[in-house]
Amino acid sequence: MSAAPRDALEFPESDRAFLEPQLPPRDGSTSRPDMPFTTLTFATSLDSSLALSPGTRTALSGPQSKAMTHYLRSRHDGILIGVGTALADDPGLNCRLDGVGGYGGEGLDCQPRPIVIDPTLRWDFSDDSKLFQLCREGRGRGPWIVTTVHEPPAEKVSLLKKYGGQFISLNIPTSESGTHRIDWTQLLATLRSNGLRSVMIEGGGHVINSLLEPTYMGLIDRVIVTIAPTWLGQGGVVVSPARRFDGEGNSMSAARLKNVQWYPFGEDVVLCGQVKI
Ligand SMILES: NC(=O)c1ccc[n+]([C@@H]2O[C@H](COP(=O)([O-])OP(=O)(O)OC[C@H]3O[C@@H](n4cnc5c(N)ncnc54)[C@H](O)[C@@H]3O)[C@@H](O)[C@H]2O)c1
Ligand SMILES: Nc1nc(=O)c(N)c(NC[C@H](O)[C@H](O)[C@H](O)COP(=O)(O)O)[nH]1
Repeated sequence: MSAAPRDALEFPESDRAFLEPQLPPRDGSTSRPDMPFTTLTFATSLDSSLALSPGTRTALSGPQSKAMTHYLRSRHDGILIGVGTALADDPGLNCRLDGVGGYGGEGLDCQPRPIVIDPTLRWDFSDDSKLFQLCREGRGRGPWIVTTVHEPPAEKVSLLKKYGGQFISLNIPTSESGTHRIDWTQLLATLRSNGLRSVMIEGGGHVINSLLEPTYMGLIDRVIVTIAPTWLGQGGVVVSPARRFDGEGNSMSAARLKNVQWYPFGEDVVLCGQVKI
């Protein structure tokens, strides 16, 4: 048992009950055996911004909803972000909740597996990256990096291996504009076949907007959004999925939630729901 650092987060038992119906079942069961339970979760401003600009990290959650996010991390096997977020944030992608592995708990108990979508290997991680510092301290797991590159540089492969991480190479077709578009069905099935029974997807904007496309939104089991009482203003990283059209070419809303619950948390409100298909 390791000592919990003084800055370990507390999420009181009394706040946990309301979240239970929104979380992956504790027995690891899923509605589709070949897919992980998938939670889309992020913090947003009143003008649907995740951050002031793509390259910056912007604190939106207050202390209570931040602790809630770390509780969510403790209840998922994996936590997924895009490379834009890795570059902007130098993230830890671990769970800093009092009582989990590295924060008072045994080994790496309840520490999620970090997953970074990096089609062309833009993230130049090193031993000094925060995520690897946490691995060295026994406070987090080595990341899985999902890429289209079939032979990643040997030094990156061995750095990942040292911390129990790996590259996962997927065949992602390149579009005419030279960008890669992940097939979320293929990716999530691959994560399931690698042993992950639940995954929380945290962002950033490209990741969320692409997952909310009609082809993929049915893969999302739950949406949990922290809304902070602030407007970030124009030029931010915005959650705004592509518009849908009905059979006659009329505009429809891009996506809507059903079975919605709202929970006030300090100055924030947390919205939970399921995507209406
Ligand atoms: N408020 C929050 O909860 C929150 C959460 C996560 C990130 N952020 C912020 O969001 C910003 C980053 O967002 P972003 O949109 O620039 O980057 P992102 O994290 O969505 O990463 C974008 C990159 O990931 C890859 N990618 C994403 N979706 C893909 C897909 N469907 N197919 C193939 N590749 C894909 C591509 O390489 C793309 O360039 C940062 O400022 C970060 O701090 C905020
Ligand atoms: N819940 C939440 N509230 C926020 O105010 C905020 N800025 C994020 N942002 C999420 C974030 O951008 C990525 O998921 C990280 O990159 C994770 O990094 P950490 O593990 O926290 O170091 N998330």
